[in-house]
Amino acid sequence: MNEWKKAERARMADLRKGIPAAQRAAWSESACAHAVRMLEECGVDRFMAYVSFRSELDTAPLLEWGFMNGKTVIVPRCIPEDRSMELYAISSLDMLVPGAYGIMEPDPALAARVDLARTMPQAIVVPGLAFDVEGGRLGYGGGYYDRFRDRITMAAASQGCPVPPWIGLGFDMQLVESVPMEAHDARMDAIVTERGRRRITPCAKERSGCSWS
Ligand SMILES: Nc1nc2c(c(=O)[nH]1)N(C=O)[C@@H](CNc1ccc(C(=O)N[C@@H](CCC(=O)O)C(=O)O)cc1)CN2
Ligand SMILES: Nc1ncnc2c1ncn2[C@@H]1O[C@H](COP(=O)(O)OP(=O)(O)OP(=O)(O)O)[C@@H](O)[C@H]1O
Repeated sequence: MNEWKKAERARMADLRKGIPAAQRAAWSESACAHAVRMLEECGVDRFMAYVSFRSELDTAPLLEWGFMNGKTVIVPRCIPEDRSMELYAISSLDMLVPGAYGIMEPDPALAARVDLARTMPQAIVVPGLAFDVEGGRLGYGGGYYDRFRDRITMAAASQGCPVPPWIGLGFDMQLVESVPMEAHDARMDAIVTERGRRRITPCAKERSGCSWS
């Protein structure tokens, strides 16, 4: 499994790297527009999203929509020591500074720390190297989002609120037939690409009580 994951990570990273810059920008705009529509339909006023690095889909249009529309935009900061993520609310991309792995992250001096016990995001937009139609996801192998999934599940349970839907956001070419999943791997409730919403699990609908189709 680990060898397969390693090879698949390298293959998918290469594929993504091959997307020309203009194409990447256009696809990123379209995918973010689909994500925005989804968040709007769900009446979301606070959401968590990733800040793109390397050749990832550029989430800036999604974050900017949040800033412009008075949403609470929550982004993570990686703590490599224990592979956890701290959350901060930002109101501008200027509040980001380079962090672990070269990923832009909130500057703790500028951004407000988010405590899940008080501010539960209503949706979580997740990065990935590959996704499959069952909501399977292949990440970079740090287990950051898998650990975060455990944390948010516990925080939600202790508040008696539903776990927010997990939305994988990536390019259509990142969709693969199947990502073998291990017990700890977090599954997506929806996958959004430049071609639209690719998959929504029925349970996400029930949990969030919103009208995704
Ligand atoms: N934008 C964004 N943020 C994210 C993620 C992501 O995929 N995208 N991650 C989602 O998971 C986590 C970061 N995970 C990462 C894990 C490893 C490496 C990395 O550079 N790995 C080396 C190989 C390390 C090794 O095997 O020794 C490499 O790829 O060269 C980068 C990010 C959390 N934040
Ligand atoms: N909930 C968890 N608690 C502790 N360790 C975990 C957890 N989830 C995953 N791990 C560990 O993290 C490592 C990476 O897991 P995996 O290969 O699934 O990462 P990934 O999903 O690709 O990474 P990421 O979430 O950062 O994108 C594995 O060694 C795994 O055992």
